[in-house]
Amino acid sequence: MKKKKNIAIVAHDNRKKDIIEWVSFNWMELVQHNLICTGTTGKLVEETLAFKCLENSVVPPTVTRLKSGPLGGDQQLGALIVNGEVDILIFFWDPMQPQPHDVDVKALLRITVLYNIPTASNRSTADFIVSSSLFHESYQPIVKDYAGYITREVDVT
Ligand SMILES: O=C(CO)COP(=O)(O)O
Repeated sequence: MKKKKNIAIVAHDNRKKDIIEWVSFNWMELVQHNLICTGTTGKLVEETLAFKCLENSVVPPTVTRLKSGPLGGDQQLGALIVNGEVDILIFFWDPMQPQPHDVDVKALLRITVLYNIPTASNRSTADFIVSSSLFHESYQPIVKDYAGYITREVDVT
């Protein structure tokens, strides 16, 4: 991943207040990168950054907004990760309430492990990521070699 990263930011409804506080606190770090969000989170992130940037006379970043999570946003994000278009995922998911698209959430989290994407599910991890010296440096995550899996013999008899 390059110095300027593609950072995905997502939050379930009960965690949106937390993500907005976190984005508001870390706006200066975040505006140096490309931001991708699921629909509703993206609207809030965009508004928060627009306000902070206006206050500080900084040009606000464009926030790419995908579909809302329950409408396929998590799956879109998963596909972007598979294509190598997301470097970091900040995903404040709700540990207290089941979601209509729980399977999509699980799939997204699985893909982040498969592709070794730094992922924060809570604020302290997000703080560690944003304050890491690697946050503004290039970095090559090591992805496990799945060649053996792709070339395996499948018994179809
Ligand atoms: O449900 C979500 C992630 O699973 C988030 O979707 P929204 O950002 O559209 O609320």
